[in-house]
Amino acid sequence: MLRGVTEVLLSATGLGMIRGERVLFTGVSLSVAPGESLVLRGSNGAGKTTLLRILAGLTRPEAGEVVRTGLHHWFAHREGLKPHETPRTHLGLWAKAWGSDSDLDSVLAQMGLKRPADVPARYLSAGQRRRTALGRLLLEKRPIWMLDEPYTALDAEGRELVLELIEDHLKSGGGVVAAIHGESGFVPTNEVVL
Ligand SMILES: Nc1ncnc2c1ncn2[C@@H]1O[C@H](COP(=O)(O)OP(=O)(O)OP(=O)(O)O)[C@@H](O)[C@H]1O
Repeated sequence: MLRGVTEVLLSATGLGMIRGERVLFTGVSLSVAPGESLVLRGSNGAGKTTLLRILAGLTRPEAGEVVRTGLHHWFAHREGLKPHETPRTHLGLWAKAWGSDSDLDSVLAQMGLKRPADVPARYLSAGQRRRTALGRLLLEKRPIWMLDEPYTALDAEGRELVLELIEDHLKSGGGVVAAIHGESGFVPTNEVVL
């Protein structure tokens, strides 16, 4: 279905990428409209992270173009927490950078981080670090979420939490692009298999 530009949050046409001696993908076109989700599939090394980085504007494709019509949240493999940062100082820093008026204590509670709120990242568990990074999604409403393996290291409750965040975001007219191995927990609007 053809959509008007204003109805699309993110679109890409004819994306191609080379890494080393290998053509990772060619001719990748996609679009994400409000309320839509796109799941990227493919084996290890297929190029999912690379495609996400291109969609986020972090890596330049060898071919094709990407159009984003709004701001996006980027959630990657590496959480971006410095060893001395605590969940509270990390989220506080981003809240300040974005001019967010979100209540930090509520965000920490929602992410299940009340107890370790003041523990430096070097002592946090892998799941607690992921929860901290995911808390950034709640600090500012941004139409596009780009998530690289959002469930990694999370327990069942954490997975449920992320799923709820994704579903709420989609219901409120946001769009999601996620690289996910295994069960996504939701029925994506579209899938791209690399
Ligand atoms: N900066 C880079 N320079 C050279 N090769 C790279 C670079 N980044 C990624 N690659 C290579 O590109 C390929 C795709 O990597 P990518 O991380 O996109 O795969 P992926 O599908 O996300 O894999 P996984 O499921 O393991 O996370 C890999 O072979 C990787 O080694």
